[in-house]
Amino acid sequence: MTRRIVAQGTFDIIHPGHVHYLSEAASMGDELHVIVARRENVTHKEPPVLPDRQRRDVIDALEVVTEAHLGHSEDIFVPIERIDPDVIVLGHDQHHDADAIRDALAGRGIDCEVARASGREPRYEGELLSTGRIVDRIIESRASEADDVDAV
Ligand SMILES: Cc1cc2nc3c(=O)[nH]c(=O)nc-3n(C[C@H](O)[C@H](O)[C@H](O)COP(=O)(O)O)c2cc1C
Ligand SMILES: Nc1ncnc2c1ncn2[C@@H]1O[C@H](COP(=O)(O)OP(=O)(O)OP(=O)(O)O)[C@@H](O)[C@H]1O
Repeated sequence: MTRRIVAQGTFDIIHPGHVHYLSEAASMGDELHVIVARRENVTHKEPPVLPDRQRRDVIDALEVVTEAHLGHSEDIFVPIERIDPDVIVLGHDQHHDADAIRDALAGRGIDCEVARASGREPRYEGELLSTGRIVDRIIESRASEADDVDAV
């Protein structure tokens, strides 16, 4: 029997934390399906810069990923019902409550485990494992370059 795993997230600017999460999720089964959040549903932080389709296409191209799916715009359990996974792997810092997801799955008659992935810490000075921090770094470095030009 094929064991299907589901991972999910925004995946705006890819970094080694994403690679760690997706590799760990893939190692838990035979197929890894990734649900890429739609921009309109990313409400708890700055929305992604890149279009939905581009974020999905990049995740879909990764070797550990069987298929990347754009999420549903209103009901996060619609793709789950279609994929019919054995395990949903939450990211180490994802705000979703595992027990609330288990209850919602049970309420819909979906038989699926919910697990939590481990986090990946930086391995050398300056390694950035957060899309938000990469964006901040770009803004800071562009601003200091602009200051340098103004000072000439
Ligand atoms: C089980 C599960 C299913 C999800 N399905 C969808 C979905 O169908 N559509 C969507 O836009 N986002 C979906 N999401 C992603 C959440 O919207 C997402 O966690 C959040 O908006 C993106 O933030 P994050 O990258 O910090 O997790 C799902 C998340 C979970 C845990
Ligand atoms: N350092 C990390 N170690 C392990 N998993 C990570 C790491 N960073 C992100 N992930 C996981 O990757 C998935 C997608 O993450 P997301 O697209 O929200 O990126 P992010 O870098 O965490 O964003 P931000 O820092 O801007 O909130 C989530 O499940 C998240 O838990």
